[in-house]
Amino acid sequence: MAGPAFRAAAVRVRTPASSANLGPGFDALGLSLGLYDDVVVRVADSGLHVDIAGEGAETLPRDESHLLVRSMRAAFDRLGGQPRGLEIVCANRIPHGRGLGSSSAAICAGIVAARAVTIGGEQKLDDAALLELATELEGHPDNVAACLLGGFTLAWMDTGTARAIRMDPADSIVPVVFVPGKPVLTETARGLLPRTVPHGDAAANAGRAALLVEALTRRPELLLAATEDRLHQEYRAPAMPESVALVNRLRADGVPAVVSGAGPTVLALVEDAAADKVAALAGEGWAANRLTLDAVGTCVLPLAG
Ligand SMILES: Nc1ncnc2c1ncn2[C@@H]1O[C@H](COP(=O)(O)OP(=O)(O)O)[C@@H](O)[C@H]1O
Ligand SMILES: N[C@@H](CCOP(=O)(O)O)C(=O)O
Repeated sequence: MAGPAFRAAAVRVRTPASSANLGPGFDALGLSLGLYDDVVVRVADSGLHVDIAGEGAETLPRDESHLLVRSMRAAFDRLGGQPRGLEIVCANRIPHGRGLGSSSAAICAGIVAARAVTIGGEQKLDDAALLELATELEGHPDNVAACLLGGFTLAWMDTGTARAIRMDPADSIVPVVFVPGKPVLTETARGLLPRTVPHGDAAANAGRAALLVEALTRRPELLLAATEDRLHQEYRAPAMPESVALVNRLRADGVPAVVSGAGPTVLALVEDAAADKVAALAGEGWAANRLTLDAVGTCVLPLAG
């Protein structure tokens, strides 16, 4: 059978950072953030050319092992076949290994770009199939759900298949991130989690995670109570003691703060009027950044210029 036909024109894909867990919603809740990687992909006659600017320019591979390339290949397999060649230009802004979903962004950008350069791609790989593939590649659904859908997402596994719903976070919420200089890989931070947890801790998290849906969408005044976690943050402290200490310090001051994803970034969810003051609280060793909420998720945009 003949493989798919591809568009000759380049496509540009924008993909957001994301913060997963948000305290109690381990592997389930995600928030899409207004910090973006951009990728331009063109199907070529032969070869693979990868150009990288920004984050990872010094360290990432430029061959088939590049995460975005691997994700594109997996998507092309599902779309019916590989193009003869690919030219990829990456402008990376999401820091790597900091708990801001850079790997999910690379995966989502790759699969959305592969679909966009394939004629009839949307019929062959619909949005549900994109989420399923992205989850398979990432290993957990929370970041990829937020990254694909934008907004505030709740993801779950239904007999092995990833599902997600998207909600609008209250627009008064300002995400402030405190990014430390050194990375901790998600794999390392997942390795610190126990196989079982006390029933009381699981019950406490279930209540807080449910409350967080209400707090993030409608009643931000409940965010401090709603972001309390007992399932992952303290277990991860040996790999990121400063992050857990900063979370505890901010929370003791009444600021709803959590470890972002698998860390070591700390995320605070605050009101506009308090954002600059909160951003100044961390001190040396942290790059504090006031971000916006992203409502769109990974999307195909017109080529710049
Ligand atoms: N834009 C990118 N292009 C290629 N690979 C990437 C990109 N972003 C992240 N990665 C890969 O993912 C790794 C980080 O993933 P992970 O440990 O899950 O941290 P994060 O919290 O940033 O997602 C990087 O070391 C790199 O191998
Ligand atoms: N639920 C995952 C989230 C990982 O997010 P990342 O941004 O650190 O990749 C986990 O807590 O392991």
